[in-house]
Amino acid sequence: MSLSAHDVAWSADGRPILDGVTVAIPAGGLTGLIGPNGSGKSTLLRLLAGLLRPRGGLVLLDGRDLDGLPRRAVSRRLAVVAQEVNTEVEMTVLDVVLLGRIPHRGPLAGPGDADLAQARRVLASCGMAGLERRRWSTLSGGERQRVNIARALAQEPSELLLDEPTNHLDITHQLALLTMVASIPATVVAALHDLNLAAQYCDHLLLLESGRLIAAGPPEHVLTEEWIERVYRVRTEITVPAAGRPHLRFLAPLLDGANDS
Ligand SMILES: Nc1ncnc2c1ncn2[C@@H]1O[C@H](COP(=O)(O)OP(=O)(O)OP(=O)(O)O)[C@@H](O)[C@H]1O
Repeated sequence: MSLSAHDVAWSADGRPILDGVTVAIPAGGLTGLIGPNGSGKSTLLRLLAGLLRPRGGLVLLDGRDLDGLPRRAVSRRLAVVAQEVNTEVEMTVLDVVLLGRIPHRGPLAGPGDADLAQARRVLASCGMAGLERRRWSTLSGGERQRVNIARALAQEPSELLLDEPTNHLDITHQLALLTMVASIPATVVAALHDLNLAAQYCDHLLLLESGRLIAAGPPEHVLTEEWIERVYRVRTEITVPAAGRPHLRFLAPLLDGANDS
């Protein structure tokens, strides 16, 4: 375990957004962060990434307070793909991916051959090899998402934090992306809305409800009909084949409505 949060709290405008959250991210696996809209998934990811400072509690990277570590040292090993993407930049796809090499070479030095080779390798692994000269502003939503993930992979992170990485992707690219991130030699945390994909690909799940962690463990322990009904207000039928992953079939939402933000 290299990344953990201990009793972290965060609030905005005096309103608690996360409260008393303690998580230990298993090293080398894919951890899925699940929960309804507004439950605090992005906020927890941003705290784990050091992009937000906890108002209480601690985030530890290899046992050291993330808040006290130099930002450059953190970005050499921890990469983040946030939900919002700047659509205005006039850069080529290759240049965007090369941004991921800056922590390894310094902001003033230009990219070397090894940086270019690494950028091209990760573009190919994201199925974007043919688009390296395209301008970012001309890409589709799904292409942008894959380039952003390539940029994060170019950082060669040992911890990779992804906020809804399957957003904008068609089913082929969703499956390809999750297969890839589940197989890379890094500790990956991904906020996911699709509970069947979370069940299929994640080793470990964290379930948030209204800013609190209410369940953590392997998919078959977290994805139960009782938890889903309580947290999402939806009835499900969940089957778990022998030695397989849970499969959820959604029935009707409960009458008091879905838990929406
Ligand atoms: N800077 C902020 N100022 C005010 N409220 C905020 C701020 N950041 C987050 N919130 C609120 O905190 C709550 C949790 O937000 P967060 O984005 O972490 O949820 P989420 O689980 O990622 O949601 P979604 O599934 O909709 O992306 C929401 O109600 C959101 O409006």
